[in-house]
Amino acid sequence: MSSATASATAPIPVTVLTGYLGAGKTTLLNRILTEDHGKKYAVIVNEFGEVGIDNDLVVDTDEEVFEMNNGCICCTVRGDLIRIIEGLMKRKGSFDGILIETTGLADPAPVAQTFFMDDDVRARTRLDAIVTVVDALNLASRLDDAPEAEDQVAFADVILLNKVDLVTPEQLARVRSDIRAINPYARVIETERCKVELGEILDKGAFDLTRILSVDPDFLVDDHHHHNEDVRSISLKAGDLDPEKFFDFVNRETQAQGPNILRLKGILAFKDDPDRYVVQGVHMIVEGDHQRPWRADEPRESRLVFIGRDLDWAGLRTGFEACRIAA
Ligand SMILES: Nc1nc2c(ncn2[C@@H]2O[C@H](COP(=O)(O)OP(=O)(O)OP(=O)(O)O)[C@@H](O)[C@H]2O)c(=O)[nH]1
Repeated sequence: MSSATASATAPIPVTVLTGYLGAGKTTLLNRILTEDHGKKYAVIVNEFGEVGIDNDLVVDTDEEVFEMNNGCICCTVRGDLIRIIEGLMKRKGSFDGILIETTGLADPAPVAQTFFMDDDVRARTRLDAIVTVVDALNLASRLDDAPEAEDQVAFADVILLNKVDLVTPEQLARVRSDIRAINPYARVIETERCKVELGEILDKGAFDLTRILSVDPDFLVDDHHHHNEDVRSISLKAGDLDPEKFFDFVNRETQAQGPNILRLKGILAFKDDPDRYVVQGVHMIVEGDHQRPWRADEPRESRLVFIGRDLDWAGLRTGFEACRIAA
């Protein structure tokens, strides 16, 4: 077989990026998309919540980004995932790999299963690695209350132990031992803002079916997972907002409800501000920054999503509405 034929028939490597809400998956994806590695990736992003925001947080890129917002990648949209991959396979040669960013609430096992269960997909792709991003500050609490967080660690081939800047050396040692207790095999790399040599995580051939079968003997049988139904989201929309009122609102809510706010993210139009403003939070830690000017062809629309447990949903809605600029 000539090498040209070999490359035309070689299976395309697929990397699954997973990790709990707010751990740093998009930060890692943006790093992969902006670094000068000379490769071209097709990107599939799945998110939780009706208002699509993640796609807007992925850097502008030449790569093609497919968004899947109609449900969770690990259950309802698996058919969509297969269709997207089959579509990509028809254009083989135009990219070097596929990156899939799952929602923070996804169980990575059914996503990985897709690459073994569907004959067409199995023949043309190769699951290269499941890369799990872990939030060093919050993992311990999530292991107590979120089974998905544990699954994500258990199935990982590579773990980015991220946000090391937010913890003490003692906390870091504790998280490392929590991870080791669940998954002694994965390579663990400590990072701040997911800064990692991409060669450490991409095209490693790290996925090991034998190990996965030891974690989940039914891996190749069917999917029988459930979601944590307590976690819900609210998607809020408005036109221009008053920035002062908005920051008061977010500070107030994160102080009052922070432990239950697993994630907040939004793209906002502030009165008299030509730039889009991005706000992001995980529990009590909130960050915000201008992103880029609003384009003439896009409506100035504010979108904000809260994901959490037992939140005062009505209070969030009224608080947000009160930040609107009267028309
Ligand atoms: N202090 C600190 N903040 C970080 C680090 N990595 C990411 N962040 C911040 O954490 C927040 C969440 O990061 P994302 O990359 O959006 O997380 P994600 O896993 O994609 O979030 P979801 O898609 O909502 O599950 C953002 O505000 C990031 O700027 C880090 O190493 N240290």
